[in-house]
Amino acid sequence: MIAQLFPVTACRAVLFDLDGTLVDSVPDLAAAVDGMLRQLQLPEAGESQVRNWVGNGMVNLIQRALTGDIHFAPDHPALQRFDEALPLFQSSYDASNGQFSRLYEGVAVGLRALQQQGLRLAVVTNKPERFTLPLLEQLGIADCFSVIIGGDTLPQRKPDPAPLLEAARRLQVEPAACLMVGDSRHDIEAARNAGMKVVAVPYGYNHGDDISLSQPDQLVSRIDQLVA
Ligand SMILES: O=C(O)COP(=O)(O)O
Ligand SMILES: [Mg+2]
Repeated sequence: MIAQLFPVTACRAVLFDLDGTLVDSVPDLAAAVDGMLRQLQLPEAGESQVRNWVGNGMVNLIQRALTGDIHFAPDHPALQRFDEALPLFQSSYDASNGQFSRLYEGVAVGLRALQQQGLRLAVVTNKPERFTLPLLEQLGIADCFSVIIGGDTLPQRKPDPAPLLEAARRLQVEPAACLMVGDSRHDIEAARNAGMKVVAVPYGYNHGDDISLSQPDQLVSRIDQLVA
């Protein structure tokens, strides 16, 4: 698969999005969002809402939960409770992170096979660092990655290309030899802006939209298909 996208020797690193690509983490995120909303005495959101709100980082997720809207107005009065909500979300997510999250089928095998091919692997997620490493460790894949970039590692987040370029810099691989793999249009936009090829998975959380509309270079239905 990688050989179809690159001349055989040109791909040297693979950058992975986390939520919706490697891990089905929405059950834990929904538990955290609903825990926060309950403590604020607001109605719960539930898993299907939260599924559409994930992918732009923690601050956006909390703002969407407070307003009940993926496209909330920046002056929405519900946002006045953000400072109160943030620590409630964080402690709620500390408790739920990894509880129900599962690797998608083919992820563990696929990551090991890519490593065996000599590729360097990174995670580039919009999830804050504080929640990322414990989740990777609990799922038994932390050691697959030489570099982990979280949503708060840099001032910029995906779809800005900066986190992808920083991963490439830390891996010491030029961006043109990196492949990005993600589930959302923000992953595709970030990869394009970083000058990287991009593969998408159709099973994740693209804000409820079909990811093929964003025209990735390739779609794979399982991570182990990258090595087929
Ligand atoms: O928005 C988040 O918190 C995480 O999303 P990502 O791993 O898909 O970048
Ligand atoms: Mg994602």
